[in-house]
Amino acid sequence: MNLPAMQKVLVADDDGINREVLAELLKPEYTVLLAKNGAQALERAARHLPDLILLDVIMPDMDGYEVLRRLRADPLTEHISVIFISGLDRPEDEANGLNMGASDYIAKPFNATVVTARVALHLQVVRQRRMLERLANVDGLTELANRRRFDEVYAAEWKRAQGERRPLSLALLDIDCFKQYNDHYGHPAGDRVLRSVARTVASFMRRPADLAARYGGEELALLMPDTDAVQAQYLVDCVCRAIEQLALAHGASLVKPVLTVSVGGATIAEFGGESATELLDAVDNQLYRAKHAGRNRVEWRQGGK
Ligand SMILES: Nc1nc2c(ncn2[C@@H]2O[C@H](COP(=O)(O)OP(=O)(O)OP(=O)(O)O)[C@@H](O)[C@H]2O)c(=O)[nH]1
Repeated sequence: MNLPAMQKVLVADDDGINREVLAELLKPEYTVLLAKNGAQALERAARHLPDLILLDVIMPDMDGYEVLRRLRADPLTEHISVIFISGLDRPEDEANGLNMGASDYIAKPFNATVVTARVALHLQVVRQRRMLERLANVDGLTELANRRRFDEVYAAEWKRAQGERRPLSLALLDIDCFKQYNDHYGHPAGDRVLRSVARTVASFMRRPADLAARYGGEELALLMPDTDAVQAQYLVDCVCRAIEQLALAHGASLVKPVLTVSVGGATIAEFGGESATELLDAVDNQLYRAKHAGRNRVEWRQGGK
């Protein structure tokens, strides 16, 4: 079993001694990253996506309040928890920090035990939030993104592709004769092959923006941003071949003695006429065609829209 990765804490303070003290305090339990000014804090936050930032309020050039404001304005870093560590110890300073969206406020000079306890508490909250996010977004059987997550990412990628005038490819993959598989081998065996198929699909979705999702029952969606029709069809052909090569026996298939899949796909290269829902419908039509042409094949809409 893999050990869970250590949580990451970024310490941003212009005072070298403070940075060192905090780093020594946290190093035994967490991966500690350091920043000596606001700009560095923002850059490290975006690059490493820490679980928590201990942020000094008073720093030259860019103070902690401004760093927090910029973190919250960037979708990449907006959810990172921040604890202010500040020499300003008036109640209104503390209230101001919390009102800006900090999780906590610790006045300097800080007490080491209190800092460690508060950091542990906030990181526990972060862990719980991640778990809830996972429950909300991940399909329990296949461990792929669930339908809710797919809908969300599809809408966002559609907007991005449209804005940047980049192609967007989408495919729906459906296991062939899965009803017969369940009838022949039993539902638990059906679950197992569905998981194997999902794992194989996911192993081909390698670019950071690619998404494999469970679209419904035994139907998986493959969302491939910034991927043209030629690249997407090549990738999907590889997926189908890899699934067939798993050589999962399917004695009741009307196609082959091993498990196969059918795929429908389409690429949108020019935006204007077609909506995201229409692209999905087009992909669904292609899947229907693949099934009706005998299954175990990929049908891709020809002539990009
Ligand atoms: N084991 C298992 N079966 C599922 C799951 N979700 C959907 N199914 C089954 O998938 C089958 C889909 O059947 P159909 O839609 O008739 O499709 P099919 O038998 O694959 O036929 P074609 O798609 O035409 O090749 C149904 O029997 C569902 O019960 C699941 O999570 N686990």
